[in-house]
Amino acid sequence: MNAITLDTSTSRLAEHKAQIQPQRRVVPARYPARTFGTVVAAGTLLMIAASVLGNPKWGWPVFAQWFFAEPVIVSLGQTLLLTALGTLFGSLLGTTIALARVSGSPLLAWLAWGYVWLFRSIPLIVLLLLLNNLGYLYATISLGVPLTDFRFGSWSTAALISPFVAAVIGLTLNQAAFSSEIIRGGILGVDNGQREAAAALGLPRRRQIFGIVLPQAMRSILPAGFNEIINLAKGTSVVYILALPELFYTVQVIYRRNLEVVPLLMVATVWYLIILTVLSVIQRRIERRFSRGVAGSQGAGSFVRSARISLRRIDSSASITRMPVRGHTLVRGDTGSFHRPVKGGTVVIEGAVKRFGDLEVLKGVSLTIPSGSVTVIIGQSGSGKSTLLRTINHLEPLNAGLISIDGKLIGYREDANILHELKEAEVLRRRVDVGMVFQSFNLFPHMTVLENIVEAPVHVRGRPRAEAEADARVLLTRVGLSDKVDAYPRQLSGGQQQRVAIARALALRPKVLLFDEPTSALDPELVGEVLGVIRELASSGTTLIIVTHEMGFAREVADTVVFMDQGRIVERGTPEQVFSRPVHPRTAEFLSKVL
Ligand SMILES: Nc1ncnc2c1ncn2[C@@H]1O[C@H](COP(=O)(O)OP(=O)(O)OP(=O)(O)O)[C@@H](O)[C@H]1O
Repeated sequence: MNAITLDTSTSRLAEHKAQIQPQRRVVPARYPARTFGTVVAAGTLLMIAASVLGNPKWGWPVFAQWFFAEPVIVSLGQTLLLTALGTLFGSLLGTTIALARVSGSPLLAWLAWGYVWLFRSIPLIVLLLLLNNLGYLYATISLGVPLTDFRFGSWSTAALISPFVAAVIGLTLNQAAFSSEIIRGGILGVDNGQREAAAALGLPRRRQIFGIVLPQAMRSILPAGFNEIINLAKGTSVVYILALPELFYTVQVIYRRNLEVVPLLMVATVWYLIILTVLSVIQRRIERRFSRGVAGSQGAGSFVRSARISLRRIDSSASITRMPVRGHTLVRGDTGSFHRPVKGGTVVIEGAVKRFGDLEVLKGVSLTIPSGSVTVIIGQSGSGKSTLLRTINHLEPLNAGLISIDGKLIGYREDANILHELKEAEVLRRRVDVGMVFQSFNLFPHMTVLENIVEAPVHVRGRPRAEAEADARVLLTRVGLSDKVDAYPRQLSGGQQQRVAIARALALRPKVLLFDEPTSALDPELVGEVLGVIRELASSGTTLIIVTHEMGFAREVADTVVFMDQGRIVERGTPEQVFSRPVHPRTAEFLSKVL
């Protein structure tokens, strides 16, 4: 009993000691130079404010009298209207010119280049004066068929091109020349893999440009583009030479009458400051909108929230089972869709020849790949494996030979032994039978995982979004990523991104699925999870063609192993034959190096 009493009193003593011990204090680090700088800056600001407000020559009462005066407000409206119209028409024309420049048509690219060269060279003031004097050059403007007398109509130039119209046209032409280069820079900045992935999914050209490329390009277009708009807002003052009552012109008229130069210049300055502040706020908002999927953006925050919600939904679902697959977990819902059978396609390659300039990369490759089989292509770097894969879905057109899927050509229509090259839209439509998974994933970074997967079913197959989303969730479950529905690609590991890319390719239910070194961009510990998914797919009925350097995986999963060397297939057979009893000396030499 005594011992217990002693123990209790000892612990009380320790508690008491802890209570009377002084609390630790944190002293923030001191930065004397920073403090000094802040004091100097504050002092300078105070001095400027005192001098501006205290010096009667600034004429603040006159400023206050004119700031909201009717002529000033009306001319401000004119400035805003010119800025808005110049921005709108200039951006539309600039986008058209930028797209023409990258269109691949030499004539369009040349015309676009000429436009930019001309209108960037002509000073705006000269352009405005020329447009204002167009009536001197052409008394009337007619619209008709060239080299004939047929006319739709004829109008007096002076009546048609008022100073306001001349100002809008001049500002538009000038703005388009500069903004087209900014837009072109943004488009060129988007990784080529994005265009390839969109094309491989069969997305229509319009959707490729406006859904995939331009939204990504906007991130680099916006800061420079807003600089141009701000320059335009200030640059509208140059239209004073057309005697247009915009803000600066009106202020000049007033101070010439009342001689209060400084206060009226301040009226214009403060209004310009307000316009630019509003534009800056708009810029921030638009930039935030286009920063979806970028690390640290608002999109990221909303991802974390929604990912948590998705996780909770999954954890509370009793119908989900987890299946271990070498190094990761595949999650299967009770839809039973894990092995949903798909009708595979038979791929026939006949004498495929592909050249890049003088380099012949494929030298008459012939190969038949049966429906539902798994073919693994191996070979040395540069032997033409990826090129062969890319010719199957016509990402690379052949120079000679043919490739068909279930007897159907992707890039051509055969008519009495004549091959007619198909238009791009038709090629894109036919390409949906062939899914492709790229080495560097090529997920669309501005879209969530779910949006990436439903993109092609909605825009290529025309399926209702809700239906496509329901299927996408099943596919994500199938690749073990049902908790990443609302994540952006940047928020996933490489292995997870590649699994999403596989789900995206599967969403079109392709007959043939091409894998171009699907694991070579992954850390070794992430390779297993992607191979696990492909292994599961091997029994799904889809024809799989895989280019890989993973020899162990090739041996395990392939029905047929194809060995390529210098643009030719030199050996093919079962994994057992090729890996254990290679016939060709090049195969034996290659395997002795890699195994
Ligand atoms: N667009 C292209 N323009 C010019 N040459 C190209 C192009 N694409 C590929 N090549 C060339 O074709 C050859 C075969 O390239 P390919 O990518 O098909 O080889 P690979 O066997 O897949 O190599 P790796 O295993 O290193 O990916 C290489 O010499 C490559 O430089």
